[in-house]
Amino acid sequence: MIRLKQVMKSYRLSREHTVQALHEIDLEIKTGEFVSIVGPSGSGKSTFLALVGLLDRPSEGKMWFAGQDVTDLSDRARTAIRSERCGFIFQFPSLIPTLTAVENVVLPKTLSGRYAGSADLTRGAELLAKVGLADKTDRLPYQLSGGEQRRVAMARALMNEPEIILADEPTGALDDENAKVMMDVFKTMNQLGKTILMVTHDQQLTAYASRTIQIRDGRVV
Ligand SMILES: Nc1ncnc2c1ncn2[C@@H]1O[C@H](COP(=O)(O)OP(=O)(O)OP(=O)(O)O)[C@@H](O)[C@H]1O
Repeated sequence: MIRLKQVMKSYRLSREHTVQALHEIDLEIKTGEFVSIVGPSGSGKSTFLALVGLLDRPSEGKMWFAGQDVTDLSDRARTAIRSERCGFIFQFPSLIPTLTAVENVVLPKTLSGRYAGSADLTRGAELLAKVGLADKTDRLPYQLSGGEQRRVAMARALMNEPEIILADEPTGALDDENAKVMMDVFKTMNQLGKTILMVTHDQQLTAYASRTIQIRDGRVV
């Protein structure tokens, strides 16, 4: 599904200062794998996720997504892959405050230029049921708890039926019950063949994964 060859990522802060966030990453993630990514703060986990999800580009090296060399793709082509094939879940849910839960969930459809019709809204409601929010589809974000907002964001990430789900600290600062709902959905999605990449600080959550990648000082160890 994903292949990285000698990938490096540096951020230029000024003329003299560069941060080398990732060094010489050689890695393959196969379709259907559930990979957890662990490592100390600042080790490069989010940077790695951003590269794999085509949110950012490597400074050096080569990358393939589903067999396609994406190293030098245009921004437009990268955006198309991202919106059609990747689902993102971040620690901060970034819901639109003026849209209901279900309207937030169908947002990826609207953003890809299509009108969100009744079939989309039905699917959105089904996804909300999957994350335990069947009775809250018409609530606005402020009427939902933090954990519920995160579950809405999770349903939204599944709307376009992504092949790969990229999650950055998806359960960070959540209570056990909300965390379990999210992890069980990940497990089900993985059983349906989706590839999952999850950055976590929580060692317990790595038990859900079929493989754990450790990153330290920008290197896979
Ligand atoms: N946009 C950026 N500009 C400059 N430096 C950055 C940028 N993003 C990340 N960095 C730096 O790159 C390094 C890796 O950061 P990254 O966010 O990938 O770490 P992380 O392992 O996800 O950390 P955390 O667990 O704290 O979220 C850090 O030194 C960070 O300061």
